[in-house]
Amino acid sequence: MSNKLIDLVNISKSYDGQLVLDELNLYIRENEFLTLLGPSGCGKTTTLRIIGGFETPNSGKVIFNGEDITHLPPNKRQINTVFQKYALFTHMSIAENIAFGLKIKGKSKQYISDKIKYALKLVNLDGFENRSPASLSGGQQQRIAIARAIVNEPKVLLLDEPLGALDLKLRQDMQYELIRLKNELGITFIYVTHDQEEALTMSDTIVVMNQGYIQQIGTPEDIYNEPENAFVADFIGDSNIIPGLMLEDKIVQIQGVSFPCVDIGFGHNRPVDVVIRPEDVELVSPETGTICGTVTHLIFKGVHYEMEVMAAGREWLVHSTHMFPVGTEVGIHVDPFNIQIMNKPESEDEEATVIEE
Ligand SMILES: Nc1ncnc2c1ncn2[C@@H]1O[C@H](COP(=O)(O)OP(=O)(O)OP(=O)(O)O)[C@@H](O)[C@H]1O
Repeated sequence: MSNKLIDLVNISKSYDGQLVLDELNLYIRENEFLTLLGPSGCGKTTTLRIIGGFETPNSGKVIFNGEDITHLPPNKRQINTVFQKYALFTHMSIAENIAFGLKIKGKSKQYISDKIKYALKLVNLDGFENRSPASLSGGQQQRIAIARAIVNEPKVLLLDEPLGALDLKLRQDMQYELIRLKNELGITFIYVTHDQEEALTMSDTIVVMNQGYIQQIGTPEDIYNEPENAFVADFIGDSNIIPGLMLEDKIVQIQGVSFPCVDIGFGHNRPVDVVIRPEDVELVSPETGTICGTVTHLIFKGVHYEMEVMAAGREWLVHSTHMFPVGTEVGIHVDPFNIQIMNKPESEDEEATVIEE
């Protein structure tokens, strides 16, 4: 496991008396692709700006390679930022755009021209030196913005929704480009997005945030397969989130029906949230299912069918490669390993009641 490169220690930030980050603790390792993921306004950009030096926290420290850089200005940090708006200088050529920062630093002509060549090759735009920004597509402009950042040889690249303005296909292509770039450069990427698919595709580590708090830190697999709370489960992919009651270890009651599960240690007769991914709901014959229901909606999604099944008094979201027409009587089966049990927030406890079978 690589070394810690950046350590955010007890970072709090408020604007106009409004707390935006509350005692946030997070470390980022060398060569990691770490993504801050969360809904609009949750504090992702503020966290990134604090790392980049564009904001100062009200309390807490930013440690870089063991050194306190909390009050160091952005240009003194070995950290560069790529924003969603590429902010290229329109009156300059691509080469001049990339050279801009290096000229200010007083680098030699030869050094600058070598760097421009290297950076353009890295972003797959060899030969674009004399083009103007206006003649480039959105994706190409974004690559130039990245080239401009990497010629400074930063140890860390901060990317704030850099693909937000691109269309879906281009965004997906650029996601792979960014992974390749990160691997070739061998540097740390800290990426901000509210797009969960983007986060799952690219990251080594995902930090899920909500309202200034970290909800969960983990690999994409951890976050998707073992969400720690209903917020994470709901935010990452589609989920059936159902109030349940832990009857005993390995038995949870959902909608009045007992389902075997693998979770233990929740306490008996304890209200819980049960999370089941739509692809983990198996549709079987009514006789063999744990509960029976009727298909009420069907949509073809390309790789799978999305269905809704009314069973035991609620709609179940189901993804399946098999098609069951609306009106089909089906049974629902869920493998015990695919039933995630979560503690309910305290305030919701009183809502749960035992449903007699
Ligand atoms: N300079 C500022 N002055 C006042 N309030 C601010 C400032 N910057 C951010 N905020 C507020 O802080 C909160 C967090 O903002 P932030 O930009 O970090 O969220 P975000 O998660 O990046 O959201 P988005 O995805 O919409 O960019 C928001 O409520 C925002 O309005």
